[in-house]
Amino acid sequence: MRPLVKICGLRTDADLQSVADAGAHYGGLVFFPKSPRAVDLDTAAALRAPDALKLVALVVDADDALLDAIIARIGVQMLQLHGHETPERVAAVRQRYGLPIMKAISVATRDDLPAIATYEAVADQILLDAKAPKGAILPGGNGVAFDWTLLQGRVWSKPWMLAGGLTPENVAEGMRLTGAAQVDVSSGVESAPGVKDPALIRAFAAAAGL
Ligand SMILES: O=C(O)c1ccccc1NCC(=O)[C@H](O)[C@H](O)COP(=O)(O)O
Repeated sequence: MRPLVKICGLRTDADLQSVADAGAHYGGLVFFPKSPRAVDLDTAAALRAPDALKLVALVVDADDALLDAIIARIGVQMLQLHGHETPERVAAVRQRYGLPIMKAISVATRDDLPAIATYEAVADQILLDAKAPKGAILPGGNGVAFDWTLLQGRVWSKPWMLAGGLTPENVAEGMRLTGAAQVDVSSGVESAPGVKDPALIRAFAAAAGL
């Protein structure tokens, strides 16, 4: 089956077009002001996504006011919750907006894996990302990978996406080792923090099997 690719941290119409041209399925918009990839509501609302691209709004412990504004102003097809949202909060957000929810789970060691089943019970998708390095400002988008062998042999009850430190060079190996059918990347397709590189996006999508 054709893999699904998500390119996260898009800020311009040109970014969106490059991602769609590369055949990626999802484009992520980061609503986290401290990120070099952050978009504000006005910028995001003015973006024009190609029809084929599904927009994912990425938020970190967002309150209802921010989520209400995103839903009201931007045509997003999925919400990515990338903070410390509890299972109850995930369920409440899903119920309130009626959109698919992807819950990010940070992984460093085997001890982080039980959270997967907990969130599979309430979310539509799981995104497995590397735990942020100590002192990092961002909870994701740090270009750090985790030990992919931790996921080997796992039986999944929901669709899931592999993320964290993926690049055009290592994405095929990550998919092979984990069996991931969906992959997500941000810094691995940038020429500078927050600046997406169309050639790297194409290379990543091709290496992922698109
Ligand atoms: O990308 C960010 O700046 C970001 C900020 C705050 C929370 C999450 C963020 N990114 C989450 C993503 O979905 C990234 O694509 C994922 O963490 C992988 O990033 P990278 O390791 O840079 O490929």
